[in-house]
Amino acid sequence: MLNGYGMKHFQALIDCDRDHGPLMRVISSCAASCRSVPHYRSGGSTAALIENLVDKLSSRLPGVTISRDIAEICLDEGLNPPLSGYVGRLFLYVGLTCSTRHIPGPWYTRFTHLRLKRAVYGPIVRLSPYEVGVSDLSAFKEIHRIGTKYLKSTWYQRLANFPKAGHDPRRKLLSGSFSRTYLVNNWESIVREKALLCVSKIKKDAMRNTADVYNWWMLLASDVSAHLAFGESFGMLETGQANQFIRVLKKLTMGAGIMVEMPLLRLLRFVPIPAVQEMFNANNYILKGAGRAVQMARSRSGENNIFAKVIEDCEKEGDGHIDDMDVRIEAMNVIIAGTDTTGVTLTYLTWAVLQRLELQAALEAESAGLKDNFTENDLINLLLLNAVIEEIHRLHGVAPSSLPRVVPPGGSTLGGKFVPEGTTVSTQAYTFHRDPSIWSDPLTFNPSRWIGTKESPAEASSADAKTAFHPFGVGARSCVGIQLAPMELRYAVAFFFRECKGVQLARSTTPESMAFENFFLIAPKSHRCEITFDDAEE
Ligand code: HEM
Repeated sequence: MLNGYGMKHFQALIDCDRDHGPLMRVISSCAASCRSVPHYRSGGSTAALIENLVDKLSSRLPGVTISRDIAEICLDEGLNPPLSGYVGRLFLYVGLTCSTRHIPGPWYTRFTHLRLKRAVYGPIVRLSPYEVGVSDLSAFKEIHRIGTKYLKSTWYQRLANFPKAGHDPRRKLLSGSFSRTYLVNNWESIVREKALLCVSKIKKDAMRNTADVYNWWMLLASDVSAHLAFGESFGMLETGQANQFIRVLKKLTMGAGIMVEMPLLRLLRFVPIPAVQEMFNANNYILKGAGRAVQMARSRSGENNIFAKVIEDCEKEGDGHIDDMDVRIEAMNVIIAGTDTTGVTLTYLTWAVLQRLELQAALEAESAGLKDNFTENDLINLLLLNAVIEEIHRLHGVAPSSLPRVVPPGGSTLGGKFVPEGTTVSTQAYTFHRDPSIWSDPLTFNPSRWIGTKESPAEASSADAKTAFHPFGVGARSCVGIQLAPMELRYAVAFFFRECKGVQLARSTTPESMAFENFFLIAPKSHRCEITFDDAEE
């Protein structure tokens, strides 16, 4: 039975000053009599049960307003101890006392973060007792603006080793190594060389039979990230296979993705099956392997990695401190954050374009117009190529899920609703990138919305579209790879449409195989995307 603090809240909720004991006895007996109806015991409709309970409670508690939400809360009360009594009490306590209970949302989000069904509750909606979803554009701006007080939630640390709040000096140091100028001067030739090698491998496979671009684009992205992080190539594009380090790192990331959403599955780490152990316990192996990044960064001889500059800047400016463990962790982060993101983006881009013959021909013609030794500076001037990349980020953005932030002390009013301090507020690119008040025909893949003329500016250049579009996150805590990723994408797309003219989707690549799964980052469900030059495949 509920008592104490939780009970007071419950009484306030139903606006009832009756004593705790008699009140709970009424609730328990009504709930028990409803549950005992044979129709319910045989799995009948819960809606009918709730209606029944509303009627019963209303007649036994005259003058007290009993809503369906209240009846649902009461339903479990009085169930037999020990288990349901304990769980019921816990749930009731959380549901009745949570600080977000005044915010609209499905009733069960007062108790749990499980997303059970979709519903429309407006732009500020309760997702769980401690989390609120935000799809209001001005609230989004407020949460993510430069200098924001809304810090990344601890969810990120559970997902990967993304740095904690208050890591600004380190982030500042990393930014130097990932700035466009530094990348163009030091890493462009490596990105170019790897993109060309990757496309030549795709072409070879597609000419022989089929090429799985998902596999090749992922290898390209991990090879680039690993080369930057370690200062030496892992040679995965050469062998066509991810090496042991990357395989384990991926399993580790998958394990983290599962555990962050379903913490109880942490128990799986004790299951004595090697594959499961690898998924949940590989931290040590990975951190040890990442020691190579430290060695290369500190050696100051041979090929540099990205951290050599970070360490140098750190010593030069005396600004922040980066130790060996930081380098290991950042090296892992660069590989984790830089692989699936770029690989999946290229996969969906290939898929989207190859379904549209006219667009494919236009991209082939644009890329063919480049001089042989084209550079990043030539690529940024290609209108169609860049429009296609932006449109893929909009419609098939690889990170469409919640970017959770924590409401600062004092709480704040977002979209007209007060949200208490400490609440997690989540904004999603998925919603903003499909908002019909910003994008015309938002579910259609239409690169031309990014291309304007003097007379008619591009749809994507409107103020709202500029605010809403954020494939790399937004503000001070956005993606570190925001300059590197576009460089990789542009080179890969340009080489692909120059070298693979007339290539087609293979029969195995279908809307079903490309439907996406979403574990923070999306990926095609089939984890494949095959293309071919073979007409017989048609
Ligand atoms: C198409 C490619 C990519 C997309 C769409 C993308 C998107 C994102 C997004 C949405 C975030 C989260 C931002 C937030 O929570 O506000 C993020 C964070 C991050 N990304 Fe990327 N990313 C891409 C490629 C890369 C690459 C190539 C790297 C390699 C350096 C990288 C490194 C990172 C890191 C280190 C973070 C964490 C930043 C922090 O917490 O301060 N990303 N990325």
